[in-house]
Amino acid sequence: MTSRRPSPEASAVNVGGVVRDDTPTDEVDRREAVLESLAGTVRELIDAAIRTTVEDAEVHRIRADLDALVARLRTAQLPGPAGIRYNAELRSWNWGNAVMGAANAIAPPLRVVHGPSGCHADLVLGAAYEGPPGLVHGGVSAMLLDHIMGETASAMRRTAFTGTLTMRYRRGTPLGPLRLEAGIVREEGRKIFVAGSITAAGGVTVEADGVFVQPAAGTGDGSPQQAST
Ligand SMILES: CCCCCCCC(=O)SCCNC(=O)CCNC(=O)[C@H](O)C(C)(C)COP(=O)(O)OP(=O)(O)OC[C@H]1O[C@@H](n2cnc3c(N)ncnc32)[C@H](O)[C@@H]1OP(=O)(O)O
Repeated sequence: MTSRRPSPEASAVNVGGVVRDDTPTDEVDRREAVLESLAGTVRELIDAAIRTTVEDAEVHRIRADLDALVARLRTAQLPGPAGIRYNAELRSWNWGNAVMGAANAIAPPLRVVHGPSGCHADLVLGAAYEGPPGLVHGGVSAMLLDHIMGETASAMRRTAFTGTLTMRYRRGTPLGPLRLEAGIVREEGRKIFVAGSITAAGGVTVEADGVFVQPAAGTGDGSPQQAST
């Protein structure tokens, strides 16, 4: 997952919804690997549940087993969503994020790569992301582009919220391997204009334009609010 770097000036326990948590980095890394492993298996479970053709009685037995596992996980839970946390070493983590949370099995396994002219990510979407038959759901495409374009706008150093996101679905996006790309087009004051696209084997399937806005209260480099939203 993307590791964000809050400001060295950050000292408050909870700034802009980002929580200071002084778990040592090696412990965060260890726990993240454990939860990521669990999420991978749950992701497999989702795909298997969608595509299973086992008989009804077997489905009922599997469900009972799963109910027992859920009860075990519920014996120790956070009181609400995972949020964004960072420690004194400026390691940050947002394990519940909808697009790239390490502990979130619903999140596609997205790894954003930052380059000199923008960001890209390669990923494979399976049956859990289907909209039209064999094609990616349009809302999933928008979610993915929103995220990578937001990361591009933030450039890992500033807060930038999605203000307006315009999608052009040029053709169906097939399930399977995809590439996301995004780059900054221009900036005007607190507004950052970003272009993004999804490319499949046959070429570009979706293009997007976005206006990302640095909120008045969160403008400036290094704020602890810069973690992924
Ligand atoms: C690493 C991070 C990856 C994150 C990827 C995911 C990104 C997300 O999904 S963020 C979640 C979805 N977005 C939101 O929840 C945002 C909700 N909206 C807001 O918080 C505010 O409306 C916000 C921050 C967009 C703008 O608020 P504010 O700072 O008060 O703006 P305001 O002072 O009115 O306007 C500033 C400028 O932006 C423009 N602007 C304001 N809102 C919008 C908008 N929605 N669309 C386009 N432009 C806008 C204004 O016209 C103004 O332009 P100009 O300076 O030329 O007059």
